Amino acid sequence: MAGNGRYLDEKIMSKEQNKSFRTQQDETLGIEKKGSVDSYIVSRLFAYIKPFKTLVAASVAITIAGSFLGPLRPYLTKIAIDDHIARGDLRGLAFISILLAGAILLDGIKQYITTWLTQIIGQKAVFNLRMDIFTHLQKLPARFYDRNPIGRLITRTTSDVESLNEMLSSGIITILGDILQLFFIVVLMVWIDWQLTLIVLTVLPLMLYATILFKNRVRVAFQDVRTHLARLNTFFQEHITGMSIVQLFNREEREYENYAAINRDHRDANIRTVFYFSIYYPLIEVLSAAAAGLVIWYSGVRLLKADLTIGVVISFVQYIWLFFRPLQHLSDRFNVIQTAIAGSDRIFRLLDEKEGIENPAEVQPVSTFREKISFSNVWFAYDGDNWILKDISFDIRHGEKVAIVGATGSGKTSIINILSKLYPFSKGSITIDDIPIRKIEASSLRKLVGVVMQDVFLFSGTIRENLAFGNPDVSDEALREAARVVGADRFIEQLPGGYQYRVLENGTGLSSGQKQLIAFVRALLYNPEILVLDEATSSVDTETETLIDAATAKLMSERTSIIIAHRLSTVQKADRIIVLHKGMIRETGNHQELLAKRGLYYKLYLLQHPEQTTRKEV
Ligand SMILES: Nc1ncnc2c1ncn2[C@@H]1O[C@H](COP(=O)(O)OP(=O)(O)OP(=O)(O)O)[C@@H](O)[C@H]1O
Repeated sequence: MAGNGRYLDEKIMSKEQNKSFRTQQDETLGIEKKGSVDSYIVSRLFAYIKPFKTLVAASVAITIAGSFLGPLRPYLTKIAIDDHIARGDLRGLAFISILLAGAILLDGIKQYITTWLTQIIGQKAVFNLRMDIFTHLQKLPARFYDRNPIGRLITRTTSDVESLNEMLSSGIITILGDILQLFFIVVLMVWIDWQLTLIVLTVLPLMLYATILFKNRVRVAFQDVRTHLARLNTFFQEHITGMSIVQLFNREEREYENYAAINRDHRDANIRTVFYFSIYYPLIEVLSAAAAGLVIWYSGVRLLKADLTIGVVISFVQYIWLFFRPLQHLSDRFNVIQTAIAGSDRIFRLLDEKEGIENPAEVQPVSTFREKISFSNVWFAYDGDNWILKDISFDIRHGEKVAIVGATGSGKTSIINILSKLYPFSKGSITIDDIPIRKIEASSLRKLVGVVMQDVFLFSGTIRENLAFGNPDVSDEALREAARVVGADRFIEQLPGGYQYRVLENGTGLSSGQKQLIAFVRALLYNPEILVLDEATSSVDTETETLIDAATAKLMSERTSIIIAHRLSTVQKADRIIVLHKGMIRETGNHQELLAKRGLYYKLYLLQHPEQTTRKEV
């Protein structure tokens, strides 16, 4: 228990910590004035509610118009008792009862309409927000994905967005209703008996103090819950994806422990929120009961003096419960709002992440490739000045087939990454027909330069959908013809359902050779002028190897091609081979020329084909 208490103390933000937390938020958001973060976020959120202003206006109007209905009930009860029951006026009683039933009915209708409207507003606004997040994510550069684990991004689009939905649907408008209801309750209580009202209000300062304390602590606890949830999601996602590695390396127990630690933090953070709620709610109940006790005691004294009617006492007891319920709701709703504001802060930070690497005003579309691709003195680093490519210069002429070879980590894939503008390079220039790629619109560049990645990624869906990924409008005939040209038709037709065979997530259920063939068909249908192919290193059986060889040749034919080559047959077919070593070009030439040089290429070749040492031609 003591340990738990210490833990709680550590986690509860002191005023100072709270200040520094908000300053951090300000800095991240580029806001200078402390404390203006919430209003900044609220104003941005407002943009998402604006399109539904008619619905919001209707909901606010109904909330305002109906807010007196609840408070009216105890007052009508008082009139029924004092003016009609006490005087034996049955007709008057019937009339008041009808009024009371009407008030209850209207209140129910009001609640139904406002709940419906606010839920619609919440869902519609959150739909748009999710779309904005997804659109933005599609524009973010590869560097962003290097830094942000998938689990964290999933948390943004699920729980953070959900917290916003909760605020929009049950937060702001309901708070307005609660405040108005409190106002009417106090007015009616004063109207009936101001002395009893004062007694009810005596517990208010204590209640407000408890609420503020509770609100601050729960806010911090909820932030903890979200942080741990993001970690939990990240861990889970990674381990599901890499489960076979976990199993192959017998890491089950170790990963169990790691998961248990993250899971424990998440559980403890949740328990802390529950802990505060479990103190707060009974406390409010006790205070409400104390107020009721005081009212009953004081009314008793006055009843004895015949200074008060029984109707007043009964209505006040009802008012006490009516009065404290919205107060309790208010603190709940402030929590919802605070959680949502913390969530929105993270969402807006994500939306503020700088998009791709180009400035639309500075780029132009390019649709053809006529002459040459040129790299001159290109330097590139993924971070800082940890140079991965150093002073790279080469030209590739139209129609040429160039192979890039080099040891693992020598920078081959990085060349593709900068050519297709996935990453910006630091120094030098890359041009296509003398136009710097910085000035070429990324989308048109990527239409011109089609990349087949080493690891083929397939989406869950049919084979057809995966083949037509870059060309969704392709006809069935063209699709089948492309599959035939690549030689993928035979295995596809043998799958249950053929082209309609449903690929599981990331192509599970297909062999790596089959996935490569699918990627080739995809590339053929995309039909880029410049083909960039990062050859897969995974070995396949001889039959598939022959198929892939033929398919590669088909893909490259009549097309400018840059191939990161791992297979001898590809290298031999290339017009020119660029040999990379530690980010620098060491040799260029064709297969025979490079072998004759007996330099780095020769060594690499021998490493891959040791049997050739004895051959004469080598
Ligand atoms: N996203 C990244 N962030 C930081 N460093 C990276 C990133 N991708 C690659 N690197 C580093 O850049 C270097 C070159 O990597 P690159 O993928 O270009 O090599 P490669 O020659 O294609 O290797 P392989 O043949 O193994 O695919 C490596 O040292 C690698 O660690």
